[in-house]
Amino acid sequence: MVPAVEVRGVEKRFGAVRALAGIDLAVEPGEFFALLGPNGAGKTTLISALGGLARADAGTLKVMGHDVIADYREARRALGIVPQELTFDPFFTVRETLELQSGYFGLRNNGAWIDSLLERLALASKAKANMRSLSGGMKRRVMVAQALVHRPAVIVLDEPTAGVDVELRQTLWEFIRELNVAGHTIVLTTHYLEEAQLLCNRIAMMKDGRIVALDRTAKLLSAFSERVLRVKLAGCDLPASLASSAEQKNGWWRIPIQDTAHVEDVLAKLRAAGAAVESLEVAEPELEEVFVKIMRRAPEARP
Ligand SMILES: Nc1ncnc2c1ncn2[C@@H]1O[C@H](COP(=O)(O)OP(=O)(O)OP(=O)(O)O)[C@@H](O)[C@H]1O
Repeated sequence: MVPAVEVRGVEKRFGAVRALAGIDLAVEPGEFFALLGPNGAGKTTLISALGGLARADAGTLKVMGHDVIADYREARRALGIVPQELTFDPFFTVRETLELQSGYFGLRNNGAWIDSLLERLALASKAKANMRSLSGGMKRRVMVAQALVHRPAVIVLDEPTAGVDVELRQTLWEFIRELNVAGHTIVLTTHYLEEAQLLCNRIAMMKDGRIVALDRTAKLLSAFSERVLRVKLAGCDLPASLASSAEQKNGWWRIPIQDTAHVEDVLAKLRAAGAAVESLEVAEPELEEVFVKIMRRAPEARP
């Protein structure tokens, strides 16, 4: 099967900074893929290279088998990018913006799909509003609609939910999920790690222009994060029988647990020691913990 996105040996320098220091990556058709990393890791540079907006110094990038330089038009047609920065022409209305974008792809009778995008992104009432009159969150919705006018096979979202309210965030993910189920490949960058954990089946983590982790979400979680029992005690110490595996954080004890029987065992030990439990909860593995661990252990590589 031809990968939806294929990146081989890609390097990019900005003066002394190696923004991309040799990236190899293949995203399969139909995946919901996350590209994560701290500020400056190189995510946006990689997306720009994929969209043909920045030229890589070395390596090749393909979208649905089309080289982004040699087959620029086909590659661009297969790709929809929601950029991180809000760029728009202030003199057009929302609908005109989407019609203009359709025109770039030679799509004339695209009205029904534009209507559907406006509806799904809660923009229908703003169709005739001027772009400059929209709030930041609304402008971002238009960016999403703009990236989808030509129904691209691969949809890349560069921090699409930055500055977006909770309701739209949910509306947006519902829509993107549907597109994914319908067969579109999704590549997402976000600093909201719980979104990536919930949505993405595979995750790449970048640091200093390199990929430092790449695996299925479930595998990363089980390898780097554990289920813990969080316990708050009412003015007493943790019994010595539990203290060896536990650690204290913000007034809570964190006790790693393997299964439900283990929870019962911990509770029995607390009861036997006469410890008064104020609050109790089981915390599932979290991507944030995985991310912090991977970033800490990954070597500094720049410049
Ligand atoms: N046009 C440019 N000129 C000079 N340096 C640049 C340019 N674009 C990016 N860089 C540098 O390349 C590195 C990677 O930046 P990039 O924007 O790709 O990171 P990112 O992972 O997208 O970060 P963020 O999470 O903040 O969006 C950074 O050190 C950045 O300062």
